[in-house]
Amino acid sequence: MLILELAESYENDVNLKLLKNVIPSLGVLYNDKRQYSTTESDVTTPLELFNDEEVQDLVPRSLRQACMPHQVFIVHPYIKWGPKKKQDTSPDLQLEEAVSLIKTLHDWKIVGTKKISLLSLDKLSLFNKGQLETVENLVSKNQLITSVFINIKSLKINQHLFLENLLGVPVFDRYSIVMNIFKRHAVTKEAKLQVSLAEIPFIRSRIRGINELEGTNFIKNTGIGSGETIISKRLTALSFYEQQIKKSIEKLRKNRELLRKKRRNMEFPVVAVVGYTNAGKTSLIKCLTEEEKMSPEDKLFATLDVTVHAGILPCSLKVLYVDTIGFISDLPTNLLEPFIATLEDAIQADLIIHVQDISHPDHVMQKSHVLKTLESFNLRGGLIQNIISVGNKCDKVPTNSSVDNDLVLTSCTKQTGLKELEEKIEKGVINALQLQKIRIRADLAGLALDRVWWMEECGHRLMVSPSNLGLC
Ligand SMILES: Nc1nc2c(ncn2[C@@H]2O[C@H](COP(=O)(O)OP(=O)(O)OP(=O)(O)O)[C@@H](O)[C@H]2O)c(=O)[nH]1
Repeated sequence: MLILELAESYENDVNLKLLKNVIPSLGVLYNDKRQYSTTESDVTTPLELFNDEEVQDLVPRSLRQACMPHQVFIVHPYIKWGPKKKQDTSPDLQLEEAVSLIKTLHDWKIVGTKKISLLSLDKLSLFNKGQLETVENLVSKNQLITSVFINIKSLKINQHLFLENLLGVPVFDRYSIVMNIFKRHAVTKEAKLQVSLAEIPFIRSRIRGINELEGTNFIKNTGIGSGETIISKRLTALSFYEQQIKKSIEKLRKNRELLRKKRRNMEFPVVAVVGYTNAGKTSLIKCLTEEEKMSPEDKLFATLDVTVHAGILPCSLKVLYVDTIGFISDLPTNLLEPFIATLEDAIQADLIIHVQDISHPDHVMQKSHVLKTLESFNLRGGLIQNIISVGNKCDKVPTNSSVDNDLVLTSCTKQTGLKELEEKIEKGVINALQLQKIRIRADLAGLALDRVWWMEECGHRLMVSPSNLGLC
């Protein structure tokens, strides 16, 4: 394809009309602000909402408890030494992230926090005797506490039951907290179904685990999971619902594929915007598209659905920006799998922008987590190598701070760095799609149009863009 830029001294509308009349086959790209969105407006049922007693019975109490308002005490266990110690972050920063996760739940309150160093996360009681006593004392003495959040990926079932028995309040891990956030933020049919799908491995492991622990000190006479027949019935029912959900997601995915093909046929380059949660992806797209309707929020996982927004590059070429779900570290893979599938699908784009919050104290860890996850995707060649890295929220860092040279520094609140970024996106798109940009200074009604005809005859695919008199 070829981008032609004509001299900039002609009056836009006249030229546009002319071009539209003369070369209808070129397909005029209007500078409209239409939103091409895959968002579904109707809402359907996640697993919890299946109107069926059998399935209602499968959802464990702990998942329901996580969806209620709580006054929570946060405990952050971390490995102090050895190969399992986290290298690219610190316990303080991780505790800060745990606080942000809870703050995202608007009806939850944080009553207190505590960091506890461990040698491993595998112990049945998780903590040693002294640490357990400390936590137990803290919880029993503070009547405000209605639950405890242990900030690790996921608790094993026996650890979970042990801690709940000991502390006498519901205990949550990152899995249940993030699941709760996902449930609240899932707007579209697909996101809701994905949340349900993400819940299933947890429910399955619960059914199996409770069966194994039945009759032990952890579970006495619950009667909820005993007996091979009951267990296998529950597992079969769960698999049935899992299949139903997968089928529905597959249907929606096919629709999305159709939409994508449609977009491709319209020849709009697609730019996927990815990044750690809360880095400013939605804000940046809003700046690049001036789409008033978009509403960035200061909460984690504000965006669970893939949405597409049209923007115009400096050369007047229209591009579609894809807003994606944010990344976060330390989550069980089975929770993220359904979302990753959508993400992987969404970023089969022509170009990727990686938005980083450079004001965040854990910025280095966030960046490497996103890049590692992207590398694990099955993306087409060149896409990762050509990522545009954006250092957002630069208004929040001192001007003399050292930052990577390859970052385009932006501030969405102060609207800075956007022009430079758009130029970089334009270059990236032109490279990725092997476009050519040619500037012709000529009278539009005469020579220029002859050339356009000639180029089309030579087999070039051309598009016309009205806004700065460019043909592209
Ligand atoms: N100071 C400052 N705040 C910003 C900037 N960009 C975004 N924010 C704020 O950061 C918060 C998160 O912004 P979003 O655009 O929702 O971030 P996101 O990456 O889309 O978030 P998720 O959907 O949760 O992954 C909002 O409160 C924004 O107003 C910036 O350049 N400077």
